[in-house]
Amino acid sequence: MTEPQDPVARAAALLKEHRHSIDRLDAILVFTLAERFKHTQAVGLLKATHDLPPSDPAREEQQIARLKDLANTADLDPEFAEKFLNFIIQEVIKHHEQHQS
Ligand SMILES: C=C(O[C@@H]1C=C(C(=O)O)C=C[C@H]1O)C(=O)O
Repeated sequence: MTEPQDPVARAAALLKEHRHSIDRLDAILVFTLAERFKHTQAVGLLKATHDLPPSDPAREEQQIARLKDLANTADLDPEFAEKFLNFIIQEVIKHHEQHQS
């Protein structure tokens, strides 16, 4: 396929390609999160039926350290990675509290 020569058309084509990739990656994020929540829901049930607390701060600390390490390797802002994981974990803990009530 021939590349458009006009800079405006070229920019439009590049924008379209990037947005296509972004849409695919967003879909991966949604499916990945849904899969993660399936496992955390199962953990929530286990905790509720075995009298275990909804949150596990020691485990969270390990996960945050691991994720920040991975973020550095992946050239992603580690502070953002930490905030993002904390946001998800808070939602999981809410679910676990609901299992217990
Ligand atoms: C899923 C768990 O429950 C909570 C949620 C976590 C998570 O979403 O990764 C981690 C620790 C817990 O505070 C767990 O204990 O493994």
